[in-house]
Amino acid sequence: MRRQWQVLGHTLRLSLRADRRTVVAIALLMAAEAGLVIATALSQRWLVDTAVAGRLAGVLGAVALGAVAFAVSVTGNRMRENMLLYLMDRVNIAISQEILHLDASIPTVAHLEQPRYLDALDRLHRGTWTLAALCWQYAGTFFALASLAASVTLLASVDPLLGALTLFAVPPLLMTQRSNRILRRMWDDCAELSRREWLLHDMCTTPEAGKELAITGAGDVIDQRASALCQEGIRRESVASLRAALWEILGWCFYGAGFVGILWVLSAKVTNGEASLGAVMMVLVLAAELHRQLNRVVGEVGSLAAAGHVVDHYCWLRDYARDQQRTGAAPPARIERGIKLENVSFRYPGTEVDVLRDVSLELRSGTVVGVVGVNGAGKTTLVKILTGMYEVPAGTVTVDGTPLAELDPAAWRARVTAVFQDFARFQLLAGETIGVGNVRHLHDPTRLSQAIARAGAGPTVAALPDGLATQLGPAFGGVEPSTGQWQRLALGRAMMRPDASLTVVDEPTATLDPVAEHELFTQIIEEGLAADRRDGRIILLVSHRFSTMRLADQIIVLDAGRVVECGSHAELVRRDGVYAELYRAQADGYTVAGLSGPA
Ligand SMILES: Nc1ncnc2c1ncn2[C@@H]1O[C@H](COP(=O)(O)OP(=O)(O)OP(=O)(O)O)[C@@H](O)[C@H]1O
Repeated sequence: MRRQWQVLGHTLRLSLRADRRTVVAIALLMAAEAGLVIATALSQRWLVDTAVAGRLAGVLGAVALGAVAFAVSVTGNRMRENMLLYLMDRVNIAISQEILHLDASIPTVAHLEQPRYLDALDRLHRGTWTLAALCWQYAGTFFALASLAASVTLLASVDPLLGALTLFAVPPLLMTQRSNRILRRMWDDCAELSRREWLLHDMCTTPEAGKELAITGAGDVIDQRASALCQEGIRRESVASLRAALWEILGWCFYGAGFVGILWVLSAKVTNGEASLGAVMMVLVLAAELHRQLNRVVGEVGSLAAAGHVVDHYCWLRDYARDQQRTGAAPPARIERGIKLENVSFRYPGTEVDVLRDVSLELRSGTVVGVVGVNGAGKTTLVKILTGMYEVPAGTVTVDGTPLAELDPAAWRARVTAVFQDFARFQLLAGETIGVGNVRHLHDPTRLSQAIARAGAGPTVAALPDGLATQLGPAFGGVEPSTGQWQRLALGRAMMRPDASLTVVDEPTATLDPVAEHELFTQIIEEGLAADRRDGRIILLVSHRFSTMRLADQIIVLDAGRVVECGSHAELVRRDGVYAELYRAQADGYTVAGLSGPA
């Protein structure tokens, strides 16, 4: 509950920051609306009693009060809703930004593979409006309860038994809360289902998958899977909705009994001549309005409980992000000795198998290190660990003797640059697609042209209709580069940090022929290497092509998550082990294909 108050305070501050005057206006309108029922009931009692007594001034006063109540009811509601929409829109944006910021502040990427995290994020993204409305739900609940309490007091003023009969309004409140709990549990249970369904739908709508699905005709299979998930979601929702509705109906049956009781007591008082005509009028108005007031209270309390659920997810994400925060020592500006892995074992979150086992190796400063191995050997996983995307549960990774876990994660990532085989296709202007590799120099033309030159992306940029100012991505009316051109742009992005301590090039060149790849890697290494060696920089190349590996000072051979060999190309060929075997197999392949081979 304390956390709910904290979040309430936070959303109120956001609302006040967004527009203080609108906040005050909405609060005043809410208060006025809450008094409507009472004003209407009192004006009718006053009108009838003064009319029966023949007091003109009283009649006029009652008519004026009724007119004001009517005017507020006609205009107030619409004005309040419009102002609320405007305000919540702004608060909603602020909360969405906060959530994105929290998400981005988590240093590793392990959370993106945890269903608990993804479900919470999904529920939060859908619930930002609820958070934006939180303080108004509290205000609405307060005013609805105040209005209800005033009605009960007025009824009790006519006869205490009438006030007591309003206790029958309590069961619907409790039972509606129960039904809301049933619905919320169902939404939580269905969160993963709907996430999986959306993923499948997304799969069918991306251009990459679209091509394959069109050829294979597998769209129907995926569609059936998505439909099955959808059906299951609908089934669970129907069952839960039915149970929830039954509880609510039971609650309102109690209310009905109370209402009948009020009419019974009233008719007895009229028969005995104990109630004035005005009092009868007032009780009838209040008794009829009680239903609406109660509905309002039930609705507000229900929304508040639902909001509490979103608040729980919000607090969970906030705490999780905070727990993951690590500050630490600044990484060395220049790596003197190197990066060392000692007995590192690693498995992905939620899996049972180690994909790196007892790995020990050293990336010496000022060297080019190659990593080879068959598919699934663990090359990319090694890269992810070195770039700080995952922490290792067993073994240590040290940078010049300081554990990577003790370095400030953001500062370490700022010293690293990487291009991956599954590079991102940022649909921005071409210059921005490259420039985001180093946001501090996003629009720096010198940096951009150097990065483009290092990545060999000059011809790609030149082929774009507006060069660096070309919008990429047909979804935004822009140009769709070929896969190879996207790769060049991604490489350019990685080259925006020429002074990085660690440069990782993880097979980004699948669409290049071996000669082009060799030229590119030679260019990356030789153009930058003089400075790289002097400044202790490390270049890590992951490739299946041995022509590329020959450029490395040291080659690490991974097999099923273990380092099986390590040495220079010449040493490994002489050793005649796994590397030599893979090398010969590729050389034979080239010979068979009539190419010059990796040597
Ligand atoms: N996010 C992940 N969650 C669970 N398992 C993963 C994940 N990423 C990779 N793996 C598993 O880890 C193992 C090593 O994968 P990795 O991508 O490191 O291999 P690789 O040597 O880079 O392969 P390739 O040459 O095909 O790119 C594989 O068995 C793979 O299935």
